[in-house]
Amino acid sequence: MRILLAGNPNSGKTTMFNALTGQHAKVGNWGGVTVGEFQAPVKESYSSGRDISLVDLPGAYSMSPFSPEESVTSEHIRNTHSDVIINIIDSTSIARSLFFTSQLLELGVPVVVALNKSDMAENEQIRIDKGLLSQRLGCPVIATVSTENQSSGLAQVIQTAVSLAGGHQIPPYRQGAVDLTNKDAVDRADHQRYKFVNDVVNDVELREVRANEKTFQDSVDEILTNRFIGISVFAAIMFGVFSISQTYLGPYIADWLVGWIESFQEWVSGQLQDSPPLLSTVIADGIIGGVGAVIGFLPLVMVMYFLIALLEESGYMARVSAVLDPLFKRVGLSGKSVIPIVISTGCAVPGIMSARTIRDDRERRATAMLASFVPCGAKIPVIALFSGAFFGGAAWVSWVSYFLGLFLIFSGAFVVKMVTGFQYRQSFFIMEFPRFRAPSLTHATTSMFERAKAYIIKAATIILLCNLVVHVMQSFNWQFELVAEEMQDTSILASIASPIAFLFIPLGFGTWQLAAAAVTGFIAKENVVGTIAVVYGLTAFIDTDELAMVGGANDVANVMGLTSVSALSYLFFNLYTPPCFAAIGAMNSEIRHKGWLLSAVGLQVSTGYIVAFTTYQLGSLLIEGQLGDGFIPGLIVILSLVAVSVALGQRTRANFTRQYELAVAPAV
Ligand SMILES: Nc1nc2c(ncn2[C@@H]2O[C@H](COP(=O)(O)OP(=O)(O)OP(=O)(O)O)[C@@H](O)[C@H]2O)c(=O)[nH]1
Ligand SMILES: [Mg+2]
Repeated sequence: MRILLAGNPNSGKTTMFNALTGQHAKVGNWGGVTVGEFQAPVKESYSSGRDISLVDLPGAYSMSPFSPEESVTSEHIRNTHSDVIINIIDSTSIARSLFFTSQLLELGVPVVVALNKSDMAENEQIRIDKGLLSQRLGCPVIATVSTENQSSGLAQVIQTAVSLAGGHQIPPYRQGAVDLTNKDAVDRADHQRYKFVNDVVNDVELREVRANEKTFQDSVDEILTNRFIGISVFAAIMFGVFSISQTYLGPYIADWLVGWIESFQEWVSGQLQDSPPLLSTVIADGIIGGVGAVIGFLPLVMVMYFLIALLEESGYMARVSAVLDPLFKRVGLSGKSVIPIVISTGCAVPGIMSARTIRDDRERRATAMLASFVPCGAKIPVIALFSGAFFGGAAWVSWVSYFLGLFLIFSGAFVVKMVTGFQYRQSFFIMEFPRFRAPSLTHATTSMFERAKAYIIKAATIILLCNLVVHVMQSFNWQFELVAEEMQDTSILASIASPIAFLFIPLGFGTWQLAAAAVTGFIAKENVVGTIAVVYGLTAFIDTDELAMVGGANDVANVMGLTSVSALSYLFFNLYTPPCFAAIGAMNSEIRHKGWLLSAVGLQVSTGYIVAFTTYQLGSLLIEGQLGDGFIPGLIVILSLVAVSVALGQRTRANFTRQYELAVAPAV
């Protein structure tokens, strides 16, 4: 049997889906969290042995889709057979929800209404006459609370749904045929439906607090969406997230984890004493060293995941979208781009996916290609390594990386706007403010462990494989003979990476080791740290005593042979070039256009190159009084990039002019 969960955005569909199936699909306190359909079997404890599959859909306000994720819902409901629909309604706002409900009831599929968030309705002294509502809608109505620690009503919903399958319900409201191409007719039909909904709401709902009374939340919102205060609060919150995860709590926990990893590595080396040296170095250095270096940073990443989960649950995301909207509009984006950017702070893949709720193609594509400029969890190890090795673990490195990322999103959006030429188009920004709520610590903890699991799995698969390949390529030459320690430059890795390193001379890091690490970093960013650990034979990076680098920061810095200026340039290059294969895959699905995708990758590579070049050359000039190596060739590369985008922009403008002339021609 197939049961569908459908309802308005943010009504709690995914929360109920997770509770009924035991899945961990993404939940957040704003509309538009779910952007695709998910299916899973209902847990044994709820299904009592029956084979029930449950489908979670993106939220929708109506069967006529407004945004891409809403069309996923209406198309699914229209085109896929389901036995029963569970219509989830937010009990605190039934007036808005019943429009969609009345449409669902017309489909001929049995519906059971779940009055979800009934705990919140109770707190807000909203009373709903369930019996009367059920009578007026002609379908069962059950009060539910889906949040896990206090779930109630869920078993009854499933039982009722099962008992309805194959049955027949009479819709309380029938629209009749409407000519969808006639806007007035559609408006009239919608108006009629609203009238029906309002009548029902007036009969069944009793509110102690009228909707037009100003509440405490409204006053908080007024402050948070004030231009200046709002932006400062956002900056302060992100600063807090970074400081706590990367300067205070994170490294504190990482400290003992790294101790464990080091002891483990020593123990394994001891066990392998009598085995062939190649095998023992591959296992101890290539596998445990490289993977351990990445895992060592896990606590920093976990603390950040936890804090982001709290933010996602609180209801703050919609407010920060509203406050940044006017700013983003200036560069051709809108407040809708904010959520993808904040989510990308955890991981760019879900961040880019959440851009799907942006209706305008150009804006959605621009958001998908730019969101990954903010440093994600996988970039944290790279930031922490460089800030520790070259800048005494200074906190400014991480927040400068973040705010520079935001700045690059702005300038990137500006370039996209210039190249695509939609200068005068503005999109509307509509986003409902969900109620603020105290985020659930259990939820944040589960979410943190889920993401940590994914991080560990990645380290144990992709990262491990890359480290292994790097280790082997570094140990052998093209004749497949082992290369001696001082002959490293003849290895397979060195010969492949050296020509690439040549391109990096104007950026201040033209060695094959760093080039190899940057290239493996395109596959997954954690590889930068893993590969550096392997090629330089370094192990765990965070010291057990001082939270600085193992064997002293200077050692790591010396081994890499970078000045602090070129180290910063290398860090920025890794942060602002394409983040990983997975993110490019996600970009591909949201951009849905070959030319745009190619330009997106081109823009990312160019941005990383330009930022690194500027950092290195300007830094050298300021600190050493002279420009760095390769200034002229680097400048030529950059000027060519600028010339290409200006030319593209001009071509677009010429096209527009031509189109405009064609448009006015008949009148002449
Ligand atoms: N108090 C309370 N909160 C709930 C309940 N159900 C869900 N929530 C919260 O409501 C918010 C939205 O939940 P989701 O499950 O993501 O909502 P959704 O309907 O899937 O939203 P979209 O995917 O955006 O359409 C989250 O913060 C949940 O924790 C409930 O019964 N009571
Ligand atoms: Mg959802």
